[in-house]
Amino acid sequence: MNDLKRLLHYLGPYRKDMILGALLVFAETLFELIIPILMADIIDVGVANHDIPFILQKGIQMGICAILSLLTGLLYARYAARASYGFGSRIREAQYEKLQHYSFANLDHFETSSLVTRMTTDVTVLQNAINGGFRPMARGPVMLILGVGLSFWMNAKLAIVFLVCTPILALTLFFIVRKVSPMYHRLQKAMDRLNDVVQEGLTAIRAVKAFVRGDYEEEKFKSVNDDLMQTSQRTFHFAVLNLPAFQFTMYAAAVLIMWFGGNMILQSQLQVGDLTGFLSYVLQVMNALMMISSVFLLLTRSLASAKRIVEVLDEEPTLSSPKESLSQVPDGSVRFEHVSFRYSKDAQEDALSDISLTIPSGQTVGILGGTGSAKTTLVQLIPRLYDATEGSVLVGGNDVRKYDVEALRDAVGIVLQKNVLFSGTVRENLLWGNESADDETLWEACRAACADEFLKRMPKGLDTDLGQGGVNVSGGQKQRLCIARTLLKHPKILIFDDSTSAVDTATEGRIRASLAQMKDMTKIIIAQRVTSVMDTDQIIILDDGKIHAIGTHHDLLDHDPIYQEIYASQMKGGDPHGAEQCKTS
Ligand SMILES: Nc1ncnc2c1ncn2[C@@H]1O[C@H](COP(=O)(O)OP(=O)(O)OP(=O)(O)O)[C@@H](O)[C@H]1O
Repeated sequence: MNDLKRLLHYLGPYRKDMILGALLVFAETLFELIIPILMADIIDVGVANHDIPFILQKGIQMGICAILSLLTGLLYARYAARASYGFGSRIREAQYEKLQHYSFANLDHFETSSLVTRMTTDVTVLQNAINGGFRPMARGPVMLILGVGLSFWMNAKLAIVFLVCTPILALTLFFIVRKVSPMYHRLQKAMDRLNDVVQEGLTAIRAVKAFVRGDYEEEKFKSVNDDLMQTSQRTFHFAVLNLPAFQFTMYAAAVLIMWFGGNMILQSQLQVGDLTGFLSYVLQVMNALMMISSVFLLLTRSLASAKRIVEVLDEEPTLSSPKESLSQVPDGSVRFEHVSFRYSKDAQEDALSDISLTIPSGQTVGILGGTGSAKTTLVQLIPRLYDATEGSVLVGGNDVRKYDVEALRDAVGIVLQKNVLFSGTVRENLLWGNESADDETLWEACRAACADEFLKRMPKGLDTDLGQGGVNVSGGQKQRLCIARTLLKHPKILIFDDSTSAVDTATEGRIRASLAQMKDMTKIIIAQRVTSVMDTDQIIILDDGKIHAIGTHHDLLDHDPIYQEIYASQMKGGDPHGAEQCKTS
């Protein structure tokens, strides 16, 4: 409940709409409640005395009440729509803004698909609860109190008969809410799983086709889809019990009232019109109760969604800038002092243990190591994509935790292993690196990254539209565009995480030659090929999260048997990428 209360503050700007909406619903309810009184008058006075003008007069009054009730209802719908959709939009904005401040460690806590569901389906559930629930919530209690009051005013004995029936309803509602509440949690989780499978299946659809795994993926989809269907069916099977329970009670109450009321008419204690009017109130009160119970069900579902939304909003950022942060990185030097790192508290072992190394500003360093030896993990600590669990990482002589995070990341350009381009033109993608770059600067960066030749062959050049995620460019072209984008940042430290794996060796050589011109930049190059790093100032060999050796190509070739083995195997043409050979133990 607290989660929902917290989210209601996003309704703040729509307070006026909600108040106006509530007043309109109140007015609508009053107009509806006047109708049975007029109806009773028509039967008891107009029909009994054959008084046509009286019947007409009351009929017109009934018509006016009905029209006013319709108009207030329509006007209410406008305010409710504005408040509920505005509320949903503000929550989505808050979630999206929060996500922008998530560190990699925060992102590791949630599946991407779960975040998507939390930002879409869960918000829609809350939005619908406001849109669909506000009217019955405002109308139900008014109708209930006035309806019961007026029915007592009409005939107290009959009102007691009617009230005796209501505990059945309360019990049914209690049973349904208790049963359904945990089911809604399961339902949202089943929705997460479905989104997960759909997202993964669509992202990897080319691989699925290439491996002819369509049947397997279909089976996987069918299983989560069936699970969602069954969970939904079970949940709504209970939720809809609400309606028959109400109908049963309503008819039972109507029969009892007709029986008692009929007897009272026979004993001249009641008039036919009063009985008809009374029955209208019974229907209205029942309706009010039905509305209140539907609000309870909406609320139960909303609580599950509110909890999931608040989890996203309350996720404690694992990285933040200190209050008095450094806004300038003085130089591109990097030092690791006894650094250990573990991805999560639950992880079995450290990904990096006791790493100490020094990279002077302007040096070029190569990192070699087998798959999973923690090369990527190591470099991710430099721009604080993660924070070291133990020890310190220093950039420009200062602990990275002392910098303003944005200033630090501005000084570090990292070309990720998994390249990401966005839909849009080449120019739009490149400008990510430097928003104010002119065409000449863009082409210069493309030249350094060897991306100029293929771009010039494209009829639209920099204005070439990249399909979703750059599907219409090759892997190597994509890598070169990502390099150009990072070079445009003019970072003090440039990190290549296996960023030239998809380009041919001649092109890679040309990229290395242009990087060599950028003397003031510290360059850290993770590679699988010895040739990619042999002319660097020092090579770090990682093994299983530890430093196995550090030295120049010649030092290592002279003294390190593992490096000698990697070199020999790659130079002989064994495995040109040498990934497995780099595994040193
Ligand atoms: N987000 C993560 N959460 C938990 N463990 C992770 C995460 N990313 C990597 N790891 C684990 O940390 C270890 C080091 O991974 P890392 O990606 O740094 O290796 P790598 O040397 O860069 O591998 P490769 O050459 O295959 O890219 C691996 O055991 C990996 O499973």
